[in-house]
Amino acid sequence: MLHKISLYYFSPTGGTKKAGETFCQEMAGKVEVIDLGVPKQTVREPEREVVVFAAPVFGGRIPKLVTDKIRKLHGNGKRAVTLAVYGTRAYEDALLELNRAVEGQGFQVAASAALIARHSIVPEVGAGRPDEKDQEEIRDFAKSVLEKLRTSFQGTVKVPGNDPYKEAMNMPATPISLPVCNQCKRCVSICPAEAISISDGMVTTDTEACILCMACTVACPQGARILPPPLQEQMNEKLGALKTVRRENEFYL
Ligand SMILES: Cc1cc2nc3c(=O)[nH]c(=O)nc-3n(C[C@H](O)[C@H](O)[C@H](O)COP(=O)(O)O)c2cc1C
Repeated sequence: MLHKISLYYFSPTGGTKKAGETFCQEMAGKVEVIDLGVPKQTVREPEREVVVFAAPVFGGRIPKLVTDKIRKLHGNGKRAVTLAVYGTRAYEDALLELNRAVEGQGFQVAASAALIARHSIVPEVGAGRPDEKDQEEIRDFAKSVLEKLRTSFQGTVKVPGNDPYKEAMNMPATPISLPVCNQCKRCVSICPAEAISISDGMVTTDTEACILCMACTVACPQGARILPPPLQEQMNEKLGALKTVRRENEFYL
């Protein structure tokens, strides 16, 4: 086990965080945790020699917010592990994009994984994941990574994905607020894209800025933030067939 490890993560609805923490707790006694979803932050450089990057998959890619923040870091040859967390459909070019972003900053990627969590738009897909079995697999992966870090490996790990990447998702929609909203401003403060504002008793969501990450829908204490019902219906239909599918985690060492 390492003494301490750094974990950079973005996890609007908690699945990526859970997977990332499970991995890091098996790797090290202490974890330095940096939440890339905190608005208006200056992303600090990693304290430790081994750095874990965990990001959710949006439309087969990594959210731009994550790659933009990674581009502010300096790897200086530090070793990295990347985790792309997705909702059973597919991770497509996301892991390759994450690895390229991390390598581009001078980190050496020792290992990667594509892990399953609950789908944040249709939560019945991958419900309950990462579950006990997933966590066991993630812990076994961490043990193998520790073993690899003991050797002086060269080069970086190979992961699937296409170049050029799939075009970035473009859904011109945002969650909406129901009348039960009591304007507590929780959504305003947690929105990683700073897309939500309240004035004159009205909650406004900036369509250009919103990345549809669903953080506000999970954080709202009143359950007042939801996707517009026609869009939710459309997503339920598109992903409905995946409700009975158990996709497996994939590990690259
Ligand atoms: C806007 C958006 C796009 C998504 N695109 C995909 C996708 O392309 N493939 C997939 O399997 N899951 C997709 N998901 C599901 C997330 O990758 C999955 O729920 C992930 O665990 C979310 O991370 P979090 O729980 O840390 O927020 C998408 C979710 C959102 C909100």
